[in-house]
Amino acid sequence: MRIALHDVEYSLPETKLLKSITCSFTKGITYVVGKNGAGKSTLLKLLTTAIQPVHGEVNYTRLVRDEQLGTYRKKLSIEEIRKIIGFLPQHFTGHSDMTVEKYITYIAYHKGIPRKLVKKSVENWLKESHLTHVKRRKIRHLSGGERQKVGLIQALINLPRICILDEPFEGLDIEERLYFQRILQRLSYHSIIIISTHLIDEIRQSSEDKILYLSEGKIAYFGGIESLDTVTQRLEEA
Ligand SMILES: Nc1ncnc2c1ncn2[C@@H]1O[C@H](COP(=O)(O)OP(=O)(O)OP(=O)(O)O)[C@@H](O)[C@H]1O
Repeated sequence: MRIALHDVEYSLPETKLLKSITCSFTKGITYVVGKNGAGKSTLLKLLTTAIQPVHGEVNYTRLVRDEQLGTYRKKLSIEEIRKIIGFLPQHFTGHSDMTVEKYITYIAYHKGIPRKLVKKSVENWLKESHLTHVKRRKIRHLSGGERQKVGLIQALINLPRICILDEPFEGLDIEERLYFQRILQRLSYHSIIIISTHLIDEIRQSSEDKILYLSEGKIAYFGGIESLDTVTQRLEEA
């Protein structure tokens, strides 16, 4: 899988929020960092296809092997893309009048988990993320951290090929953060994972991960995490 952006621009009537964005994402974890208002959430929404660029292109392709045509990149349709994306928005609310268990079960069916595996899968996610004791509580009565975990589960439950998470670790304690980070790390061997964060300390020091540093809607840096210190310094000085 590959997501390739070419000269992408996104604007509202008065302001340009994203400017000349050219980059591509393949399997692995990319952290999108930048100051408040840099355009991180806007870029993530664009990658989910929720909003469209006013200029430039976003292409989703996967390698296909064909006996006659050989190996080529097949462009995915918007329906195909939406089926393989797991998304956690910045302010996740879910279906606030549903109980945690009902909501996650509904999501599991919706995302194609085989019927006979749904109950076990839901039980397991709730147990591992310490939500079993609130499974009969309505989502609107959860604490911020509990709601965030429900949001993460709905994004990850079918281990999607593209996973886009906006500030996913907000409100989680260290143990829970590590639990979800381990899942994301395993998933990153097969999937494109894009995580926005303003908490630089949350970023694991792994030579395989990448950083996309956005500044005023433009890419200021896109590369290996080994330059994290330089990026942090630039963030602090800016
Ligand atoms: N619907 C909107 N109407 C007007 N301005 C908007 C709208 N959506 C976003 N913006 C502005 O666009 C800029 C980028 O917003 P965005 O939410 O993408 O930034 P961000 O990097 O995710 O910020 P934060 O870290 O604070 O979440 C901000 O200045 C924001 O105020």
